[in-house]
Amino acid sequence: MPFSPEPTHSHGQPQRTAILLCNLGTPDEPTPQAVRRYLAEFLWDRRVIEIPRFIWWFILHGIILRFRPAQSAAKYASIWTPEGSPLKLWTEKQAKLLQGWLGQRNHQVKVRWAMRYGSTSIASQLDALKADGVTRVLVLPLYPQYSGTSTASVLDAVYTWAAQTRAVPELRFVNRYHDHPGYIAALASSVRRHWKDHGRPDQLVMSFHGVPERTLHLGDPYHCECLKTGRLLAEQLGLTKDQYTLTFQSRLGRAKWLEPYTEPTLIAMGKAGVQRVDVVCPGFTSDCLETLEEINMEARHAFLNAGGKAFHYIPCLNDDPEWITALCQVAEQHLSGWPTQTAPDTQALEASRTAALAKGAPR
Ligand SMILES: C=CC1=C(C)c2cc3[nH]c(cc4nc(cc5[nH]c(cc1n2)c(C)c5CCC(=O)O)C(CCC(=O)O)=C4C)c(C)c3C=C
Ligand SMILES: [Fe+2]
Ligand SMILES: [Fe+2]
Repeated sequence: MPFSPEPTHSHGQPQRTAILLCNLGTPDEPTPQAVRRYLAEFLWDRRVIEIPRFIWWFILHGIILRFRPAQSAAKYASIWTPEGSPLKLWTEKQAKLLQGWLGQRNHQVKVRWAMRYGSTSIASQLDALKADGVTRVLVLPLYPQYSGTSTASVLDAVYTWAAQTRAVPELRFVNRYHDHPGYIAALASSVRRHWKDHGRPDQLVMSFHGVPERTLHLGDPYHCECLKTGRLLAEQLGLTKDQYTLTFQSRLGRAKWLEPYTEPTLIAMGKAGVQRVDVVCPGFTSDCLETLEEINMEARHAFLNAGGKAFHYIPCLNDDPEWITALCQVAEQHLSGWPTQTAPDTQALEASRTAALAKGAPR
């Protein structure tokens, strides 16, 4: 007879799979206090700011967190909705829609969402999934292009949670889908829809979030993946090279970031007599501060002030059905081939662990 100290542990159960959609995060409220809390966590991430910690601590706490929260809070207030931050609302909606679509396709998969910074945290969602008996998790960052600053930071949060967890579920990660045909087709349809109603621009500007240029030289594939997304989108739309421009936005600090920069490019276009630009932000799957405020307000103003006549912002994919279909395909491709052997009974294991801890067992 094999030794079995706790018979319930040896009974297997079917695997229970979950998808965790991960996005960047956003403040809880558009107030300086809430933005300060959010930025303090975000900008302390070594994946985001690579400056040595002791120097960065003084810059962050001595300068940035004194002034930026109030400025950023005012910007957040300008895009806030009665239900909260757009980024959170779209992410939540995407999770709900993906759950529905996977359900229709007969997948017994739970879909949850989490934020890398702020709430709801990745660790708390993974804890909740485990408590629900989930044994396998597909982590799907809502960033189509891989960047060390964004995607890898989500992976860090998952690994950090796993490093503190005894019975770790099976984990799979989606690192990128920048060239997924469904994602490109959804982007192209959104642009075509806009053009059907409003006609075509002189220039289509594809604006991606920037990162420091040194990350490109250090082997981060982000720049190449943005360029590939841009090229594929242009091909789908039948654009020639002189009909579109790919730019990078949201530079922070004085270091060189990926170029060309969005706003200076738009100003140069306005000055050069370009009458109408349409701006699309393919790297953002949800509308957020960076698209609604920085592009649709600040960049619009800059272009029109420089002599441009018309500025059209094409919204992010948000809850677009074609995008949700693409997300569903990306998820299915990564879920396929996951062996179906029985899983441990996580709920029994969890109950056993809780009981042992209550009896004073060391962690
Ligand atoms: C799409 C991918 C993103 C990458 C890559 C990225 C890199 C990156 N970002 C900062 C600094 C800031 N980003 C901010 C907002 C923000 N960034 C992304 C996405 C990426 N960032 C999103 C979706 C958002 C919007 C969040 C929202 O709540 O709507 C901000 C905060 C806003 C502000 O105070 O201006 C900062 C700061 C760096 C430094 C970086 C790479 C090094
Ligand atoms: Fe950012
Ligand atoms: Fe910004």
